[in-house]
Amino acid sequence: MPASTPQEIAREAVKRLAARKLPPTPENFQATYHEVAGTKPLRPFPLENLRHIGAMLPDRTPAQIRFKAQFGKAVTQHSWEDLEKALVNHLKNHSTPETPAPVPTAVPVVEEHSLPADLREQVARIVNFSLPAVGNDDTKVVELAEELVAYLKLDSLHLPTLRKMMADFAFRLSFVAEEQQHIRETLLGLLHTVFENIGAITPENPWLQGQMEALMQATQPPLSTRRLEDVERRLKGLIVKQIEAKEQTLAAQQVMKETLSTFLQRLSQTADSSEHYQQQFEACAQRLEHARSLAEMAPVVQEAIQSARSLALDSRRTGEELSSLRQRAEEAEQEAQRLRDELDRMSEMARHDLLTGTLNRKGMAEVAAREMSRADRGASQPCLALLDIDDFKRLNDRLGHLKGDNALQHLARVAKTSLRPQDAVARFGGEEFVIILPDTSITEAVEVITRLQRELSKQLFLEGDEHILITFSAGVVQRRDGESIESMLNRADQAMYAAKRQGKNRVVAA
Ligand SMILES: Nc1nc2c(ncn2[C@@H]2O[C@H](COP(=O)(O)OP(=O)(O)OP(=O)(O)O)[C@@H](O)[C@H]2O)c(=O)[nH]1
Repeated sequence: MPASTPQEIAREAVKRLAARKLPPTPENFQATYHEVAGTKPLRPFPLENLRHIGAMLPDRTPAQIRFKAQFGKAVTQHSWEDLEKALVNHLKNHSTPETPAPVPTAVPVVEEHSLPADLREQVARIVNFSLPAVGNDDTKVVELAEELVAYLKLDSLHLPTLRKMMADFAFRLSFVAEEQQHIRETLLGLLHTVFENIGAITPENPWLQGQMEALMQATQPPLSTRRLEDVERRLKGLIVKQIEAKEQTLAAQQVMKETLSTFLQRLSQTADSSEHYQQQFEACAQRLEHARSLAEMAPVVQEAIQSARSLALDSRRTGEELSSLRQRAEEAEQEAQRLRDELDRMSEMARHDLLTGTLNRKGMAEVAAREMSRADRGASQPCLALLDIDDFKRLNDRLGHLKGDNALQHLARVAKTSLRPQDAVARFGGEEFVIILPDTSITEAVEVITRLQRELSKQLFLEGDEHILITFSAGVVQRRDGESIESMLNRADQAMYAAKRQGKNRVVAA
């Protein structure tokens, strides 16, 4: 009985291979299988050749990019059918010589049903929404957009015309978008140059340098509106503090100046008056020398005693004035010290995030460098955890950004109180935090971060009367020998994303 099921065919094929003493390679088995089944062997899919062709395809225009992607997908899926579809469509749409776009009002009938009204409206909205991002510099793209939107509003459409108009618009838009990206990067570069130069022209002012470095860090891409707002807030704070510090320093300087000048005045007065008394005593002494009787001496002695009394009085007054001056000088010195301490504290702020008070990226990089070099000198490798609050956008949308900020502060507070003093908490950006755990094994680090999750579920975020549970997903890694901070962050980021994919509110070690 001839083999009919795939199992029977396979069994028979194996028997024949054995009888013919052929090795059971995939090729021999495939050929014998088709022989038994009476079917034609399939030609192998020329994957490598097609991939090579795919790589050579041009990708300068949006249509070419689209076609290249469709081609690549069909090849990866070994689908002749999709390959054929992609080729035919592309040639149909792009091999005809360019025809001028017909005037929208003069269009003939058309496959109206193939583009439903709601889809048309969506396309028109996308086109309209894309315009503000493009700016007004390119009038051509605005013109194309207006024509396209007007055409989409017509009662009946000619699909090839629409396709052509959309391709023209997309083509132009791709250039404008590229230009906008370039402008953004150049502006950012300029901003960095300004920060760098302010820092460079005041090398003797480490506080200002620290502030500038923090601003440079905060303007690293990827940028978001919130990060830019943070930069703006930091700059404003910086300016206010500088003005305050400058005014206070000037006032303290003024007091010191006045005190010094009074002191010098008094000193010269003391010298003048002591010269005056010296002359008086000198005169008394001479008169005493020439006195021949007690009666002659008595008034001279009386005068000398009087002068001595006045001298003592003067000295006491001068002494009192000098001591009051010294007190004022001490007060001015204390004020100057207070200002120096304030500047030191502000310098500390350059390492801290203004909103949460945790370290910022710069502070985190410093702690990481310190722990890494400690590990390189023989201590155990530190662990690093990257935390990302779950569904924070939803929380922001529901309660507003200000309350969102409070939630970030709450998480930072709970983290700081529930971790060891040597663990460093840093806001890495947006709703992401980094925790550096020195002298901790990866198992312990996972336990610590899991404990923080439990702590957050105990200490709920209180908003009005509502208790809100904040959860986060975290990736935890331990440093490998010689590994850089960037690589650790990268691994932690991937682990954190794995935690998100697995359903959030969990810790994944990598
Ligand atoms: N209030 C506040 N919101 C911020 C701050 N920084 C970033 N955000 C917001 O955080 C949200 C992050 O949203 P997504 O990246 O979509 O992440 P998510 O909603 O937490 O979702 P998952 O990460 O997938 O759980 C965005 O809405 C940002 O605007 C900030 O400093 N304050």
